[in-house]
Amino acid sequence: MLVTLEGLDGSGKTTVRAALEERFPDATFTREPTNSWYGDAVYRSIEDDDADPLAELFLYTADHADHLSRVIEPALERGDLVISDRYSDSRFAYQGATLEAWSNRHTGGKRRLEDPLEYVVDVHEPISIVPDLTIYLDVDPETAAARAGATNKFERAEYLESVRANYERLIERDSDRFVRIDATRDPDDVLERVEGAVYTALEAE
Ligand SMILES: Nc1ncnc2c1ncn2[C@@H]1O[C@H](COP(=O)(O)OP(=O)(O)OP(=O)(O)O)[C@@H](O)[C@H]1O
Ligand SMILES: Cc1cn([C@H]2C[C@H](O)[C@@H](COP(=O)(O)O)O2)c(=O)[nH]c1=O
Repeated sequence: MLVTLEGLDGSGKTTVRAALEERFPDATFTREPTNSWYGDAVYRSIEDDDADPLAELFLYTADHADHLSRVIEPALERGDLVISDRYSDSRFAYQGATLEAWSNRHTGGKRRLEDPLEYVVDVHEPISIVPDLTIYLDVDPETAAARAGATNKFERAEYLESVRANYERLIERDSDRFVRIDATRDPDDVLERVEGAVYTALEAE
């Protein structure tokens, strides 16, 4: 079973993941961006304020393709519970937002991408694996940016506002897959709810 943790920067994914590692010691824990050289390239792009948004999408997607073949698929074939800190929905929400601004800048009378989020979803559709459960740690953009420390171009409340709107679109279209958890609550309370969602999904399997 593939479980993904999603949410804005600073929503608490790393905190939750650390606790889940203790609760599910036999599971395969992983993350995107990965620790491969593809992931290194992604981190270079994150640090580059002038990175081309389309090039950035495909860097993240290359990292995802490698992640699928090197980690996710073998672990699922072994029958592992796989828990990934960020996955495709991060691309749909974040690059959907970046490409929205990019599409507006390149008007010349016509937007380059009519619906950037759908474009990113379509890129993934033939190549990716849809998670069985996605836990969405829901936090407002101001809290997210403050918690994350606003250390890179993505960790600004204004940008995170449009990322959050994209997550809402994704939840609306795929409500059976997502479990929304209020991540402004006490960390122990958040963790209890996350564990509950994972156990419920495992029981239903
Ligand atoms: N429920 C919570 N309430 C208050 N603070 C929290 C909560 N969860 C996490 N934090 C704190 O917020 C900060 C960011 O948490 P964390 O690193 O887990 O988030 P993240 O989603 O992994 O962030 P990023 O996406 O930027 O890596 C940390 O200082 C953490 O201790
Ligand atoms: C996977 C993925 C990530 N991002 C963004 C979100 C964060 O700002 C950074 C790094 O992630 P971290 O969890 O904070 O280390 O990258 C993105 O824009 N698109 C993606 O697909």
